[in-house]
Amino acid sequence: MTKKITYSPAYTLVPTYECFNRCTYCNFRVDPHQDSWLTLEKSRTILQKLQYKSVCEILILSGEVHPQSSRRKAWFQHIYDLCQLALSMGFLPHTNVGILSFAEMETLKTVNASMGLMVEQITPKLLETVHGHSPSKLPSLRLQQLEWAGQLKIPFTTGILLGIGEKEEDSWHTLEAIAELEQKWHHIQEVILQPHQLGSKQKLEVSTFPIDKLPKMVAKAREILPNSITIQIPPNLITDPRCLLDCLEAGARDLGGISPKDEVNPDYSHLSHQGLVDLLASKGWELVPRLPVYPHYYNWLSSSLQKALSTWNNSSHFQPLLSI
Ligand SMILES: O=c1nc2n(C[C@H](O)[C@H](O)[C@H](O)CO)c3cc(O)ccc3cc-2c(=O)[nH]1
Ligand SMILES: C[C@H]1O[C@@H](n2cnc3c(N)ncnc32)[C@H](O)[C@@H]1O
Ligand code: MET
Ligand code: SF4
Repeated sequence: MTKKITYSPAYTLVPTYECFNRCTYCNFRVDPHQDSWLTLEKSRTILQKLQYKSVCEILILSGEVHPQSSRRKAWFQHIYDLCQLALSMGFLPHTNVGILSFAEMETLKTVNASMGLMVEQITPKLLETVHGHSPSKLPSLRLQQLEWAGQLKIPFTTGILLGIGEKEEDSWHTLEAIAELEQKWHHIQEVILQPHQLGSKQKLEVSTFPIDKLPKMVAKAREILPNSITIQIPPNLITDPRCLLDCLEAGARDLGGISPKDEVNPDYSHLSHQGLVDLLASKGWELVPRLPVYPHYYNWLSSSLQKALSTWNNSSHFQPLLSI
C-alpha cells in the first residue's frame, strides 16, 4: 500500500485584518479601525464560486478586537454569521480568530467542524520581545483556550511557532504541555510545526527558523506527542523540497489547509497541485484530501455539521479518506 500524506482543500475568509495585538512577526494585521470588514454579501459571492468544486474547508482567520471593546460583540457576531453562511452552503468551517471567551467558544462550536489556535510558545520570555504588545499571547491564556476546547468537546488544531526567539527546549516544553492536554481531553487532532518566515510587511528585524532544523524538530515532536495527534507542516514555508521530504520521513503526515492564498504568509505561494503530487511521489508518498475534522470526532458535532460531513464523505472527491 502507498504511504499517504493528507491535506485539506481550503479557502480562507478574513473577517478583518484589524488587530489590537502587535506580534512583531505578523504580516497580517492592520491597526484597529483601519480596515473595512469583509461583508456577508462579498463572502456569499466568493463562496458561490467555490461551490461544487473540491474546496471543503473554509478557514475563518481573523485579527482580534479587544474583549472589552464596544465593538467586540459585532466582531464576534460577524464571525458567527460567516461560519453559518459557509455551513449553509455546504462548506465545513474551521475558525481560528484568537482568544475567545468560554461562551463565544461554545457558540462557535455549533457552526464549526473543528477550531484552532496556535499556542505559539509557552516561555514567558517572549512577552518581553515578540509578544511585548500582544495580550492575547499570554501563555496561560492560550493553554486555557485548549483546556476549554477540551471541556466543550471541540476537535482542535493547535501548534507551535518556531524561530521567534525561543530555545530548542522551549519548543519541547510547549509540545509537552499540548501532550498533557490531549491526554486529559482527547481533542487535539493536529499539531502544526510552523516555521516563522519573514514577510514583506514585517516592520521589525526578527529571527527566522533555520529550516534545515525542521526534520529534527518533527522527530522530537513525534516522540513527545501521543500517536493520536497528527503532525502538520506548511509546505509553502518549507522552501527546500528535500527538507519537506525529510520532514515526512521524520513523521509529519499532513500538509494542512491548502488555499489559493496563504493569508498569514502571502509572500510564500504553494507549489502547483501536480508539483506537490510529483514531489511526494518521488519518495513513494501519495497526496490525499481530507476533511477538517477526523471521523472519530463526528459524534461530538451538531446534526447540521454531521449532515454536511456525510455529504462530503459521499462525494467522489473524498473517497480516498475512507481508506485512511
Ligand atoms: O493556510 C493556512 N492555514 C492555516 N491553518 C489551517 C490549517 O492548515 C488547517 O487547514 C486546519 O487546521 C484544518 O485542519 C491554521 C489553523 C490553525 O488552527 C492554526 C493556525 C493555522 C495557520 C494557517 C496558516 O498559516 N495558513
Ligand atoms: C495563525 C498563526 O499564524 C502564525 N504566524 C503569524 N505570523 C507568522 C509568520 N510571519 N510566519 C509564520 N507563521 C506566522 C501564528 O502562529 C498564528 O497563530
Ligand atoms: N490573531 C489570531 C492569532 O494570532 C489568528 C490570526 S494570526 C494571523 O491567534
Ligand atoms: S499574529 Fe494574530 S494576534 Fe498577532 S498581531 Fe497578527 S493577527 Fe494579531
